[in-house]
Amino acid sequence: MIKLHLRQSTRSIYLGLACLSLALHLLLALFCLSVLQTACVLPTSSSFSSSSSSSVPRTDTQRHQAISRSSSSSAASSSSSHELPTVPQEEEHHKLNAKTSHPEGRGSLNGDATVREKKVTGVGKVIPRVKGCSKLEALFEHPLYNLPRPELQDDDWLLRVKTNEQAMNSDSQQSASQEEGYDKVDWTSDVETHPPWLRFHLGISRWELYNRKDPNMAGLTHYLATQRILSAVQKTGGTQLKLLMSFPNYGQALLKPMKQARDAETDGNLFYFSDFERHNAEIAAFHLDRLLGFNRVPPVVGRLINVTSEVREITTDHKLSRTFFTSPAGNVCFYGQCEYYCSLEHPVCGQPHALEVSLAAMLPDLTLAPRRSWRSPWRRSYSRTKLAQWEKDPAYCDTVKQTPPYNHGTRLVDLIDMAILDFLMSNMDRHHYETFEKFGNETFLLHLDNGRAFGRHSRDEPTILTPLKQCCRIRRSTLLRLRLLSLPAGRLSDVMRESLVQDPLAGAAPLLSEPHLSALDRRLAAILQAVQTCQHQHREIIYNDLEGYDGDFNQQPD
Ligand SMILES: Nc1ncnc2c1ncn2[C@@H]1O[C@H](COP(=O)(O)OP(=O)(O)OP(=O)(O)O)[C@@H](O)[C@H]1O
Ligand SMILES: [Mn+2]
Repeated sequence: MIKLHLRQSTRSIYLGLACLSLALHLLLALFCLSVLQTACVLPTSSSFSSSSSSSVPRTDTQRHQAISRSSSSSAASSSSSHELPTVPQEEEHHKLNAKTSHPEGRGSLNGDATVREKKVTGVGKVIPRVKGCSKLEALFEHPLYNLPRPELQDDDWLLRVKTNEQAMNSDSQQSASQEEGYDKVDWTSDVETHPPWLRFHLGISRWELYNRKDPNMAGLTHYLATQRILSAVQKTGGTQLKLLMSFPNYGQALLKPMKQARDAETDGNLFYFSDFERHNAEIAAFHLDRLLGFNRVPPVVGRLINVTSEVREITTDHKLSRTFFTSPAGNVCFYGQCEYYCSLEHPVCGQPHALEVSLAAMLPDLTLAPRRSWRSPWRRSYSRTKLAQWEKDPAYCDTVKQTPPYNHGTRLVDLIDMAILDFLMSNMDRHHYETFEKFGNETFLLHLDNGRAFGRHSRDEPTILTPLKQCCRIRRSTLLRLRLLSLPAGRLSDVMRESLVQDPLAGAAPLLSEPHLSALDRRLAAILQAVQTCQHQHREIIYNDLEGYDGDFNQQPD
């Protein structure tokens, strides 16, 4: 009897313990879920509202000839601006190629980042995503990445489409010449008939090369990654081998081949001007520049090409085709003609035909949109022995600040933005930069040619930050974005890793190795430290480009 009673009470103790353990597990699970969900929420502003309208060029077009520089106010048909709808990002992804509008979506602060499970990549692939949050999406939803753009006037667009009348006139002058192999041009005034490269050109404005939220961006990267290659010739200018690739609908891309394994570090005994160009550096630079909110690097994608069928067999460039050979290992190689590394000793080789390359969207032709090249005031000496003036004179910036165009407008802080980008990716090769002539001095700087970036991860190159250190000036929006990227929820290495996964070549191997990614965080901390040092020494270091914006960040201390 006593035994039975004992057994019963033991059973109820066990039952109680089981219930307790179940309840504890449930609690734990709930706690984990809430932590996971909040892990990628960035500090945001609830008061921020980014409702805005932007004007877009309407397009009445007949291929390239129909595009003109947008300087006149004559084209009535293209001057209409319209309120743009707020397109939820989910929808945006599915509406690729739907319209060349620039939806300035109202930034949902942390919203649906946790529910999306699939993501359309640059090549249109749908990759499964672990249910949870995306730091990248949360970052891009932050108000600092959704600042209302100033309304753009006619003259703020680089190109515009000719009016029907103008197009008719030039059409009657030109013969209907259809070059061999190219598609027949059947673009109409309907933007949906425009190829992605044309939409990209028509979207270039005074303040940025592209709008991150333009649905055409995904279409453009997909286009570069998949279009049939019609021709490949060497591109002149610059010192290293690069090819100009053409597509059947008149789009073009600048190709840089893979020269180094991803994890190879530049030999410390090489000067910066002797370093190889890296295809993955061009790709990574595009992603980094976009993450900094600059949008000043032409879109770049990685692609695996067949050197035999997509270069050797189709090229009309005899100088190039003469340099093809089969290596002792049985791979198809070539070296082209250029100043540096175009020799049998430095071949570019397929495996045996497959070669990784970067393809950058070409900017509009110089005849349509001339550019001006500017020598950087902080240009290196490009000599083994000489120092540049800025290396000898700590007060060098005082002179620069008084010299046009750096004495007016945003040019100096633009240059400092560029130095920040270059320091992060350790690019010492920024001897010149370019701007679109049409916009005069009131415009953004193009960040072209990033091939020598990401050469070394184990060292930082402090001299790249000299413009910031000597001038002690920084754009407010840049500083605030850098701070955001230094927080765990928006950590630069994490968002960069996530961004680079979208590239088609990421399937082969990560485009930047982990040591390169962590170098980004280390260098970001060094930039913020440099700003702090400036703040101890100077009074006016912030260039407030956020004046008049209504956002929580306006209450943040500088
Ligand atoms: N996406 C682009 N669209 C149009 N032109 C471009 C583009 N990228 C670069 N260029 C032009 O081609 C020129 C050479 O390109 P790039 O600077 O990348 O070559 P490089 O061999 O690395 O040059 P360098 O030896 O001077 O470093 C640039 O100065 C620029 O004017
Ligand atoms: Mn270069």
